[in-house]
Amino acid sequence: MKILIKDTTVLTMNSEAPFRGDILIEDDRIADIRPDIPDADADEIIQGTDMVAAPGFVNAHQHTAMSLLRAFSDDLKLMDWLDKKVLPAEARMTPEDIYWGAKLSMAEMIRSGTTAFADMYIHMNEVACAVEEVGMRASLTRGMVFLEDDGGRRMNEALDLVARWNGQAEGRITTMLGPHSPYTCPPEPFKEVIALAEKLNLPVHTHLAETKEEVVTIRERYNQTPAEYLYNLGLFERTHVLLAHSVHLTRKDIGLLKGMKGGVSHNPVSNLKLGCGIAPVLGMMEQGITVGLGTDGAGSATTVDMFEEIKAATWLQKLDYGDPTRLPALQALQMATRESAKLLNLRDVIGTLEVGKKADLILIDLKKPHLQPAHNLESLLAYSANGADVDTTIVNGKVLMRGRQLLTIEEEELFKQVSARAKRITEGI
Ligand SMILES: N[C@@H](CCSC[C@H]1O[C@@H](n2cnc3c(=O)[nH]cnc32)[C@H](O)[C@@H]1O)C(=O)O
Ligand SMILES: [Zn+2]
Repeated sequence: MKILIKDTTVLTMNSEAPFRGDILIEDDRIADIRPDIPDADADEIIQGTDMVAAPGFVNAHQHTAMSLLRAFSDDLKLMDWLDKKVLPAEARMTPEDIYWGAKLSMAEMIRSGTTAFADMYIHMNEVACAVEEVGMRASLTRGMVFLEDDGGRRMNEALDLVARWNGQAEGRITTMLGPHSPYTCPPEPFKEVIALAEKLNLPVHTHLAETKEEVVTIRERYNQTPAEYLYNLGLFERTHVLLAHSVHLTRKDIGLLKGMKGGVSHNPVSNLKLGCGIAPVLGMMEQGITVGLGTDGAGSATTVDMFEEIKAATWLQKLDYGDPTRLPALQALQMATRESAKLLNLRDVIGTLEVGKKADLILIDLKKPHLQPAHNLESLLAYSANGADVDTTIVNGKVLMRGRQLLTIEEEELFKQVSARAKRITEGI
């Protein structure tokens, strides 16, 4: 199957300026990018005039099925939010609920230009089924809290997910191991997970230093910072690591992360809304640490539109430094694509538009008042565009949305399922 995108503006997300050209997709890969590729080479032609072709966004930190809890418990402190609202609701979620919640989130992601995501949650087998069916790319993790005594069950579920799904769905699904955080995973089980990750050559996905309270708790328990806690467990030298948040890091903490494989998912909307603080994004980047972008779950962030994260990320650094030259538009866009792809351990697979990479890309419609005139494309996309400007979404060479019509998700049935299930899950909480 060959798809030809004709006469479009190509934004590769590498350093070159946007240019006019055609993009030829052959099966699951980008086969050619240049002006005037002959129509005869294609089975299907997509006219790209007045559109920008860019790599799809990579959401580096999601709890996908938390879409079921969207707008259910806002304007609360993180620990109240988690303990009083989220955890009791999650305890009621059945595997089938998770399947529909994951689908709801995927509908939103495809509509707003995200082609891949990293998800840490529960009942991940059902998320995998939904990913396989819908056609997105995902790195899936069974999140594990080890405060109660059935840690063994959680580990078994995590390993079962890996055995069943790693490399499945035409290679669109990969897996990680997910000890939830320093404050929910004591040293012994955490070390066990690290040893397994090393043995099975799997990355680790965890939360780090999201709140000041976490810093206090880890100081009280272990007389360390959260970053020191993970460092002293040997995490950073043993395997590829995806750290969500990393808001409260000292200079010394940043030094401990330096040289790590993987990096940090910055989730600015969730951090802003929960009042957590501003992550030292530029400080980490100066030390060569990869920093990508994620949304966190819709339960906290409310939306999983990556355009919102791009705006929030750049504005926060400008504000933090009192300097509008910090984190310019292209760099923020690269965080959402190329850098996040590195966090998912997919550096050579997705994240930029390059011949040979997988065909995960989007077309953004510029014929909108808020995207005219086109003085500077990167500025328009970073500072003005939103998810509804995405016209077409392609993953692994397959069109998942065309002209804003979803092709692999039936939305009427989806909304019916989700509203009934969300009501049951949250009743009385
Ligand atoms: N409690 C589960 C597994 C945790 S999955 C990941 C967890 O992270 C939770 N979560 C979502 N957003 C955040 C956040 O911002 N900080 C901390 N945890 C979060 C989410 O609600 C979910 O419970 C168990 O061991 O069975
Ligand atoms: Zn999270």
